[in-house]
Amino acid sequence: MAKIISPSLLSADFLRLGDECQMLNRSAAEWFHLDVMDGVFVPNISFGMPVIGAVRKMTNKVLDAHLMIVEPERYITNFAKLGVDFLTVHCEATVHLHRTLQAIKAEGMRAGVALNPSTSLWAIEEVLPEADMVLLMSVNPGFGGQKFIETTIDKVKRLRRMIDERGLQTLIQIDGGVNTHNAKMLFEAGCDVLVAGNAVFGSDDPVKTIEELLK
Ligand SMILES: O=C(CO)[C@@H](O)[C@H](O)COP(=O)(O)O
Ligand SMILES: [Fe+2]
Repeated sequence: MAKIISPSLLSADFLRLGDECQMLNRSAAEWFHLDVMDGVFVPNISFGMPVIGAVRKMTNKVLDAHLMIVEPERYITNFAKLGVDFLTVHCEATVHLHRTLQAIKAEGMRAGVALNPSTSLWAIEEVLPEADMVLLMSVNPGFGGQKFIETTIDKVKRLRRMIDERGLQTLIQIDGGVNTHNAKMLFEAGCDVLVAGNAVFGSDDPVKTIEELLK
């Protein structure tokens, strides 16, 4: 199992985005998490292609884009051209999920599928072999800095079993309310990738916080 931290740039200081990227480049974080919101799928609007293109110029690390937009299949080619590595779509936002995951991989990216806290794991059972990663939301999507929903821990354990029983290599990512208090327990429950926004960028020493999340 992998053990990766993907800091969410949603909580970064956008006026100092270049410095924030350089700080992450120096850190133990292997991925950059990029939250794209359209104001329709979620009640918030974040950033899109120009910002992701700028971040791509600042790092060689893995760009992990989390699309909180309706009909994400419309923009798969755009994100591929920007150099995104993992493209994650919500199963609630695309009607033909199987086709969408295949289209992401056809563009040379790794395909992720995200589930809202209220969505059952059975929603993705049939497409599990097509997914390189499953993102479990541990808050309702749309905002950083929310409280971790505790029932997600059991969901992680059940997803771990589903993946292992099928002999798959699918990564499990958890997103929302992750901090230095719950990180260890989340890795132990079976997560491969922890997204952390507020815990990293809201701390006095983000580089040290990333190391603590990994401990
Ligand atoms: O996708 C989202 C929110 O919708 C996340 O990636 C948040 O940005 C994580 O922030 P924290 O909960 O860690 O502050
Ligand atoms: Fe996210």
